Amino acid sequence: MTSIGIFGAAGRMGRAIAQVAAEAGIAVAGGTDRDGSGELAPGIAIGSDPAALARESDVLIDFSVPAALAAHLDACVAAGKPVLVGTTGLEAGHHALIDKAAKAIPVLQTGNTSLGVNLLAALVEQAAARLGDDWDVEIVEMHHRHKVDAPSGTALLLGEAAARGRGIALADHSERGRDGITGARAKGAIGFAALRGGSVAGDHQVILASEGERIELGHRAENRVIFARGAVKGALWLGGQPAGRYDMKAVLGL
Ligand SMILES: NC(=O)C1=CN([C@@H]2O[C@H](COP(=O)(O)OP(=O)(O)OC[C@H]3O[C@@H](n4cnc5c(N)ncnc54)[C@H](OP(=O)(O)O)[C@@H]3O)[C@@H](O)[C@H]2O)C=CC1
Ligand SMILES: O=C(O)C1=N[C@H](C(=O)O)C[C@H](O)C1
Repeated sequence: MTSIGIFGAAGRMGRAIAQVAAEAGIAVAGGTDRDGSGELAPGIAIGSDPAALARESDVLIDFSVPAALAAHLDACVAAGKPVLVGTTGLEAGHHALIDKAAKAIPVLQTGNTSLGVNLLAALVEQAAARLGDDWDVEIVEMHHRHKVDAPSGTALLLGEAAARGRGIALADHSERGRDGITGARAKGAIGFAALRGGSVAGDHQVILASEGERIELGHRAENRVIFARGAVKGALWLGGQPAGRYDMKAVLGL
């Protein structure tokens, strides 16, 4: 039976993944955290050595922090084990590390593991492709008060989908963090706004606004179970793939 190892095991997502795996009868080999103390479940200790966890697991899931990504990828490459990266707040350097690791092992990276968000991304891509750049794209997200990165990984995933639909590079067209005298909106820009508060698991809205009409496409996560289920499904799928970089589309059949 495939066993899963969890980087960031003591966090909100780490614990949700362990619970979903346990309920589905999927083995959890163990987990790591910054400090490496406590238990993930009765008899499953949380350690601090990614290399040991990678050796002991069949497939790894990383929901931790960007600063730990390099060590997690190194551990998986050294052990020859696939890894699903759900951590957000990744920058260009992190994506380069993922591309490099994906030459040796299967790596699935995604800002959101849920079916609903990945279907939403497909709809956004289609809408952006059909509407043209006189329809302004704005992406609004809200998350719980503990979230440390913005825009969310999901907002960026949706922005990438809109950019793909338009045939442009998101990096050249994104407008983030508007404040003060910003000047008028650039034609063709993809805008982002982030709200933080309370216990919101994850709300995303993509607004396509034209002269006189607006289309709003959105998704609301009611809890973290949807992310945990998607992560476990993605990890099990990844175990059967050759080295390469993947996202959730193939896992979910989208
Ligand atoms: N792709 C997706 O579908 C989703 C992605 N996420 C993303 O997953 C990440 C985690 O989210 P969440 O669980 O809510 O956050 P938490 O802060 O609850 O958990 C992160 C965990 O990572 C641990 N950690 C910190 N440094 C290391 C390290 N060097 N090695 C191993 N573990 C470490 C933290 O430990 P400590 O507390 O001691 O610092 C903490 O337990 C975020 O980036 C979030 O945006 C979240 C939900 C869905
Ligand atoms: O930090 C979170 O909680 C979430 N992070 C992911 C993101 O940045 O999009 C996914 C989900 O929205 C919850």
